[in-house]
Amino acid sequence: MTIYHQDLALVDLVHYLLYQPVPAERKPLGAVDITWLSVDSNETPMGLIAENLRKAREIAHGDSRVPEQLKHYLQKALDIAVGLDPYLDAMSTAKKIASLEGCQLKVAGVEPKVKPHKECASGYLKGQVLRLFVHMVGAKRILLIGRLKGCVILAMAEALPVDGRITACATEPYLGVKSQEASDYSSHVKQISVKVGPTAATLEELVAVGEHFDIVFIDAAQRNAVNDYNFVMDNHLLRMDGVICVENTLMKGQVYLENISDENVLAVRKLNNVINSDPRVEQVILPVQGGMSVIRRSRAHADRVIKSKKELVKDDVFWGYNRCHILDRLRLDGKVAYVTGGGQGIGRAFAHALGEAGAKVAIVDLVLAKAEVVAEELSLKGIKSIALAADVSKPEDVQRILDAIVARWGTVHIACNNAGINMNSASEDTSLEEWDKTFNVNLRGLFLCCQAAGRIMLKQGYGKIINTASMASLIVPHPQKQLAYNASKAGVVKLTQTLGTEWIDRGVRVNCISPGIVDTPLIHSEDLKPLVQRWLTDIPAGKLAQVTDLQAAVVYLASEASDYMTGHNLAIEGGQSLW
Ligand SMILES: NC(=O)c1ccc[n+]([C@@H]2O[C@H](COP(=O)([O-])OP(=O)(O)OC[C@H]3O[C@@H](n4cnc5c(N)ncnc54)[C@H](O)[C@@H]3O)[C@@H](O)[C@H]2O)c1
Ligand SMILES: OC[C@@H](O)C(O)[C@H](O)CO
Repeated sequence: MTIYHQDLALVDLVHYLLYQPVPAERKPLGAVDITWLSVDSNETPMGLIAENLRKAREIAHGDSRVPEQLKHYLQKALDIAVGLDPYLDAMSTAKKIASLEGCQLKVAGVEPKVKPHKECASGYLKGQVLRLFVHMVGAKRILLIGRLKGCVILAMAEALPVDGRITACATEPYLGVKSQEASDYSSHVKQISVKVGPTAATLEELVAVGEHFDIVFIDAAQRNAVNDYNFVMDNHLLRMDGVICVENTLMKGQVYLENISDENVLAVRKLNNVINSDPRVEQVILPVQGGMSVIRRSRAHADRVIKSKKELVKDDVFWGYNRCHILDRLRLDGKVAYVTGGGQGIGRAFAHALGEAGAKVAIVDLVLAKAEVVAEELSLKGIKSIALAADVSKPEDVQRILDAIVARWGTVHIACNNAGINMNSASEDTSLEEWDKTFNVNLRGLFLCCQAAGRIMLKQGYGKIINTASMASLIVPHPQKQLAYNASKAGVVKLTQTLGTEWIDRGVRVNCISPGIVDTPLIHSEDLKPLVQRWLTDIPAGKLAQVTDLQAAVVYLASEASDYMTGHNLAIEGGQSLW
C-alpha cells in the first residue's frame, strides 16, 4: 500500500493540541487522529453511575411512597459517585505542572485566538498518569495510535528526555501553513512527529525502518484497535519491557454489561479479551476516566522455552544472570558507597551516578561545605546521603569517616577513592613540599582509604574499590609539567593492580579509572587554562572530557556486572593516550 506521509503544519498541530477546535481559518479537512477525545464525566463509568443515581433520586423525591431511608442511601451513593472524578483531578499533581498550565503560559507573546477548550481540564488526570508511565518506563520513544487529547500528548512530551520523541499516526492531513511560530507555543511540540496516512501503512513503515517504542498508546475507540494491537506485538514495535496503554477500554461502563449490541462496545470487549488471553503479555484495566489498560510484555514464558529449546532452561545468557537483565545488573540498590573528593568535579559526578544507580552515598571532602552541598543535591533526588569532612592523607580522618559510615549504614560496599591534587611545576623546580603534598593526597591518602575500606570489605567477603588514577599514569601529558602528579598516578595504578590481585579471591575487586583531561576546576588554574586549545589537538575525540563521560564507568565497576574485573586501569580519554 502506498503511503503519503506529510508533515503537518506545526502551528496547526499546536492549535489542535492546545486550543481545539482549530480556528475557523485553519479548519482541518475532516477528522484527524490528533484531536480531543471528548471524555466528559458523563462518559466515564462513574459519571454514568452518577447520572443514573441522579435520575433515581428525582423519581424517589417525587414519590411519597419511597422510604426516607432509601432516599438517604441514594443521596449518599450519589455524593460518592459525583465526588470521585473531581477529587481525582484535584489530587493529581498534573495541575501544578508547568507544561499543562503552560498550555497557556507558553504562548506568551502570541494572543490565543481561541480559549483553551474546557476538555483540557479533564486531560489533567490522564496526562499525569501517562507522564508517570513515561518516567517509570524511562521512555524515549512513544507511539500514538488513535486519538488523544492535545494537552495529554504535551504532558507526555514534557516527561521525555530531550532526545525523546513521540510519533503520532494520523489518518488524514489537514490544511495549514508551515510556520516557525510553533516554537512559541511549546518547545516540546518539536518532539512530536506526525505521520499522516492510513494507520496500517504507517505501522508497516515504522517496522520497515526498524522502529522500536517504549510506550505504545492505542485508542480502543477506533475500530482497528485489535489489528493495531496485534500488529504492534507481532512485529516487535514494542521493546522488551515496554508498555502498551489502551484508552477507553471500559467504554462508558458498557463493556462488561450483558445483552449489549452496540458494535463499538463489542469491538472493545473483543479487544480486551484478545489482550487478556494473549500469553505474551500481562494487563490490568485501570478505571481512570473511560478506562485505561496497562499492558506489558511478559518475560519469556518457561513453558514456551521448554517446548522450543530444552537447553535454554538453565541458560544464564537467555534468562539473565541471577534472572536479571543486563541493565538491572548495573543497579546498586541497597549498596553503601563513599566518594572522596566528592564535593566537586569528578567526585560529585561519581556520587550522583552511584546514587542514581541505587546506592546510599557518603560524600567525603576536605571542605565540609562542598560535601554538604552535594549531599543536599542527592537528597533532593531522593538518594540517601551524608556529608563528611576528611583529609584523606590523615589516617585518623580516614578511620573516622569509615566509622561514621558504618555507624550510619552498617557497612561499606563501594569505595570511590577519588580525591587528588595537581600542583604543576617543572621537575627541576619541584619542591620536596610539593612532592610530599601530592603523594600524601594522591597515593598515601588513597592507600589509607583502600586499607580502611578493604578491611571492612574483606571481613564481609565483598567489596568494590574504584580508585581515580589518571591518563597521566599511561602517558606524560604535555606541555604542562607535573612530575609529582604523574608519578603519584602511576603509583595509583600499581597499587590498584597489587590490591586487585591480592584481594580478589576474598571477594574484593579493586580497579581504577584513568580519565583524560576533564573539564573540572582542577584544570581551571591560571597556568593550565591557556593550554586547552593545545590539548585539543592531542585528543582524537576533539574535545575535553565532561564529568558525565565518566559516570557509567564508575557504576559498572561498582556493580556485580564487573565482578570478573580486577586490577584494571580503565582509560577514558577520548583516545588521547593512543596518539
Ligand atoms: N580534571 C582532570 O583533568 C583529571 C584528569 C584525570 C584525573 N583526574 C583526577 O580525578 C580526581 C578528581 O579530580 P577533579 O578534576 O574532580 O578535581 P577537583 O579539584 O575539581 O576536585 C577535587 C576535590 O577533592 C577535594 N580534595 C582535595 N584534597 C583533598 C584531601 N586531602 N582530602 C579530601 N578531599 C580532598 C577537593 O576539595 C575537591 O572537592 C583527582 O584524583 C584527579 O587527579 C582529574
Ligand atoms: O589526565 C590528565 C589529568 O590528570 C591532568 O589533570 C592533566 O594533565 C592536567 O594537568
